Amino acid sequence: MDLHKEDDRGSAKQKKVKIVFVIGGPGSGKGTQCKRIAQQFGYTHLSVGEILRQEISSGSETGSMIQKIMKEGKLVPSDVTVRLLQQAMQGINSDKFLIDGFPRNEENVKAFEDLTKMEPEFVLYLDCPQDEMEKRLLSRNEGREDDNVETIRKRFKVFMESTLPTIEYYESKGKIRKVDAGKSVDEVFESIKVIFSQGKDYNKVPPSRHKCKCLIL
Ligand SMILES: Nc1ncnc2c1ncn2[C@@H]1O[C@H](COP(=O)(O)OP(=O)(O)O)[C@@H](O)[C@H]1O
Ligand SMILES: Nc1ccn([C@@H]2O[C@H](COP(=O)(O)OP(=O)(O)O)[C@@H](O)[C@H]2O)c(=O)n1
Ligand SMILES: [Mg+2]
Repeated sequence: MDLHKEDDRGSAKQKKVKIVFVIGGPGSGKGTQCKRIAQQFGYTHLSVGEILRQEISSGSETGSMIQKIMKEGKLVPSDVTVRLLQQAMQGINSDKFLIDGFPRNEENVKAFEDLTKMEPEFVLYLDCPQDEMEKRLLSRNEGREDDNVETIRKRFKVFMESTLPTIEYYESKGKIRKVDAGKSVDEVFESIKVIFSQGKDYNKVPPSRHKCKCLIL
């Protein structure tokens, strides 16, 4: 994928596309905060969950496979997810992408790195207590098939088992920017604004203080 764009004069000099991943448990407020970040900081917001739900709506065979997996609270195979994400990015003329709900496991990370040869500038981690996330999901009212107690609990398990290791991986690279997402929408956004305003050195977790026991990429 060539996501490197020419500069304004159309010369061969390449302009780098900036990517920020936004991760956090189900109901931590990723979609809510991404809308605000996109508006205030000029990012293009892409929700990977939305991209997958659009594929379901298209009625394709891939869509029905995705639907079954989502209903179970499991993760869609990374080759499918990253291909759809890549297509969405290529269809938009932007040099700043906010990618919501990605990566969710080691396979997502590897597929993205292999296919795009790109790395995120940083990874915003919305850290929220589970009981608060459950409460939010049960009153989300978006008609989602996966917002029921049974599937929500499975999604929490997937988050703990598969997504947390990716957070450790990015911590080891000094790329995690963590915020307390258990507060009000406005309070969370205040913390996020500081991160996006101050650039990559804010709230950096020194890599040496964290062991990365899990990811061999
Ligand atoms: N800080 C917050 N406090 C209370 N409710 C919130 C907060 N952030 C989001 N919500 C609500 O919780 C639900 C889940 O938020 P959403 O942004 O969809 O989370 P995610 O994309 O991480 O699953 C939505 O109904 C949203 O309006
Ligand atoms: N990288 C991703 C993102 C979402 N998904 C699937 O899509 C579902 C919904 O993702 P989402 O990001 O819209 O969910 P929320 O965390 O926003 O509630 C997940 O539970 C997975 O089944 C995936 O498999 N891989
Ligand atoms: Mg969401």
